[in-house]
Amino acid sequence: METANNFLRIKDVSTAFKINGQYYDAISHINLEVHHDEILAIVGESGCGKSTLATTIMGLHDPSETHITGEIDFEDTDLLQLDDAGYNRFRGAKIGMIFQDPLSALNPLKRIEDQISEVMTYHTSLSKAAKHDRVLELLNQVGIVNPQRTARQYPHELSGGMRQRVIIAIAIACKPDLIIADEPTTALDVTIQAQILDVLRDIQRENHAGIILITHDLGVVAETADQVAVMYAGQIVEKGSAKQIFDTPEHPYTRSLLRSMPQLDNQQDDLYVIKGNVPSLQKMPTKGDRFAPRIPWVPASAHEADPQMHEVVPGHWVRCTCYQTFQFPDEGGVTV
Ligand SMILES: Nc1ncnc2c1ncn2[C@@H]1O[C@H](COP(=O)(O)OP(=O)(O)OP(=O)(O)O)[C@@H](O)[C@H]1O
Repeated sequence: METANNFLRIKDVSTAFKINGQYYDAISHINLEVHHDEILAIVGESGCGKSTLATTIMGLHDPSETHITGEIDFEDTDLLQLDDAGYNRFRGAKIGMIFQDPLSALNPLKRIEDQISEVMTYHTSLSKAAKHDRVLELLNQVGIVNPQRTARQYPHELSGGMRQRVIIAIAIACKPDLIIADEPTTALDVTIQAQILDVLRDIQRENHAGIILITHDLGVVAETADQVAVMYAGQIVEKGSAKQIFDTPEHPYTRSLLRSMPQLDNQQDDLYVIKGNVPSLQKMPTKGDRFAPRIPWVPASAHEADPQMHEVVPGHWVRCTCYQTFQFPDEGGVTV
């Protein structure tokens, strides 16, 4: 639904990679909106296309190896029409990106201050002194205890959690409207993870940014997201508010993901395991529900031939009508 503050609209976007001379879709017909003051989580197993979606929005694909269709409207510009120079005006300024591995995203040979200043030198006309002040302000904002000291240090002198805070400082240096965070806490231990998620939340509130948070971890989603899109095999299979997705999940894939999530009151060996794998791009089913092979007890007649998104209640969308009858085997779902 279109509202006044949806500043990012992804319309019917597909990205195909060239493999052995042929193009295969890694993401297919994605429709999503992101609003100011909102964290949209994109969740799904490894290989579902989450990172491809992020790098498509960021314009990070080589056009000779990739075929992208659709529209990505960001504040009145279709990002997919931009050339490299055009994209460079957005990346780092209006769109910030936080990657999973902070060490490879930082230059080992440069002090932290220089790395944070660099993005401001490129996108702003701030004086050296103003940039220095802003670096300290940013380090403070991301929860670095001694900004003066950290500003002078090199990446290898910092812990993983501090490096990730520095990456976030770089991403927000120019107060971007949109932040894309791809598995920002995966490499960190649980306590630090929670701190980094708090930092992201604070930033979203202070800067009124919209955040796309990509993760395979439903625990992270539950703690942070306002809206959730569940991806499977390159498609969105369910989207809605975090409350809708956690309280009334509908698509068999979402329900399987939630069942496989460790709970405090759940013994580890009770955990549900989703059998099978996400299909590779070359083996992607072209007809029927892509998740069907992993729920073989559901009769083929329960699936739509060409599964569409259905709005079950306002704002809550589910792909394929199979959700209407789906049950796990221990709930009475019958093997066929
Ligand atoms: N440059 C590429 N060329 C060919 N195939 C690719 C390329 N990048 C990704 N893929 C394939 O596209 C599919 C989606 O990958 P993607 O990395 O977007 O998934 P993901 O959900 O982000 O998984 P992960 O969490 O492991 O990164 C996978 O099958 C992957 O092998």
